[in-house]
Amino acid sequence: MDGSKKKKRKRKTNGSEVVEGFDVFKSSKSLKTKESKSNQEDDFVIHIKEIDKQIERDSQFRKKYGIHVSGYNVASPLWSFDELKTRFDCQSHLLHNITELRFKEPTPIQRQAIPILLSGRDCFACAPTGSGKTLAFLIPMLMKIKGAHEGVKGLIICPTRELAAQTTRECKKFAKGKKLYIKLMTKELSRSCNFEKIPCDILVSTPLRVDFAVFKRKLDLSRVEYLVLDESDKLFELGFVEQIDSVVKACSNPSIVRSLFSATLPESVEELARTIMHDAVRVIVGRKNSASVLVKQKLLFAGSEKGKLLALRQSFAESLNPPILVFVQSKERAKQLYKELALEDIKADVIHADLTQVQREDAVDNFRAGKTWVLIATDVVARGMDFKGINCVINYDFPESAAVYIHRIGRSGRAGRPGEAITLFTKEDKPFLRNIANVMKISGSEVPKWILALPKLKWKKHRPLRDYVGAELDDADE
Ligand SMILES: Nc1ncnc2c1ncn2[C@@H]1O[C@H](COP(=O)(O)OP(=O)(O)OP(=O)(O)O)[C@@H](O)[C@H]1O
Repeated sequence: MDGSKKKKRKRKTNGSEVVEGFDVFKSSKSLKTKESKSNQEDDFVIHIKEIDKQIERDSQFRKKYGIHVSGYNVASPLWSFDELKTRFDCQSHLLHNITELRFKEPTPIQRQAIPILLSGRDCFACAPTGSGKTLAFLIPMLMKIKGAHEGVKGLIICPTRELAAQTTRECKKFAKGKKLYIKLMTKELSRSCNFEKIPCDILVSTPLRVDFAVFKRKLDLSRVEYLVLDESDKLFELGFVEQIDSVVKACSNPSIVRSLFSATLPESVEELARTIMHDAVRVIVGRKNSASVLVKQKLLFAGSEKGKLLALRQSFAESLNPPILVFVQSKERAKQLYKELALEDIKADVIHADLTQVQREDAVDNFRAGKTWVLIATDVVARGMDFKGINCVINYDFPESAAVYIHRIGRSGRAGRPGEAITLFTKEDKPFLRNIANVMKISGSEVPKWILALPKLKWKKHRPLRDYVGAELDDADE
């Protein structure tokens, strides 16, 4: 009995308990697995729904600010500068500097380009003149570069020395409170200095100077983590493109983040630029290659060189509302016009490539300080220069291309303020009017119908040989 009971019990124990136990275990596990699987699935569905909602919110938000993106998995735009802290753990000194400068809201290009760059993606960015592109590339750079003084980590290339100097100043303003070495590449620095001995975390330069320093083995760019090509379409033009190519090659860090910024980005440049970008996101604010809508644009027929000078004098006599920027097509013409206006009571100055660096800096500083009312300039200051509160840009000489027109008139109408642009034209400029008229129309300025009816012309560079500034009208020309 005992034995059989034992056996039974044993059987029970060995059989049903084990089996039961196994079953219980198995069934509870499978239940749990099923449960957790379905929980996981639920979580996944919720997660996907959240992502969908976020995508929808992002797209509504982008629409509101005229932001167009292409590329996959694009970072959500910034709703406010505070998100730099909550989403990206931005250091407090940078937020403090942004507040100090009274920047309340990010501009559209800042809303989108900053998170893209912070997520480590390459970026093409095209946004109107005066819309805050500089800060859009400076913030990610200042947030990411630690300042361990291990060589150049951030490199910003600008097409002109004036713009490089301005960008360096801006960069220092926003870096205040962080121990970062920010250097402007001067002629001396590129020729005589060994960067291994000079602390430099962020370097701002023109292409030629940085290329020269690399060529002379005075500058190692292999640690660069952030490369910015500002006014990128200009940098991809003949004359710069070879230097850019060698600088890009010298930035050999595989995890580098490259970005291109400009208000104009022709297809051809984009194609070329794509060869140096990796998995880039493209951001366009507003319409690509368009002028700022804040600038009221006018065309004025002046007949001849004499007529242009008269028109300019007349406009100054009627209402001189400085600061005014007057663009001409060459340094010779800048000198001629300056000679004509220097004796008048309008505090005019001139800037062109024949002046020394110090003279150029003085011209910019005096204009910024309000000591000069009218600055006569070549296209050396047409791009990127941020002269605060320019009321009027006068294209004394017709611009050589639509891009030059957009950049020149973009010196006014910046940071949300209104501006004005007047373009004088003569008979020889007429065939090219249509191209400017299109830009004007798209940005909301009125254009006479007869100009829009002119035949479309393939615009090669329009730089005619012009008579001496103020020359009498040649009767034969009429
Ligand atoms: N978030 C902001 N809020 C207010 N002002 C801003 C903001 N961001 C930049 N600015 C100001 O707007 C002005 C234009 O900025 P910035 O020079 O960066 O324009 P940009 O887009 O680079 O123009 P360009 O195409 O002519 O180079 C500057 O005076 C700058 O200080």
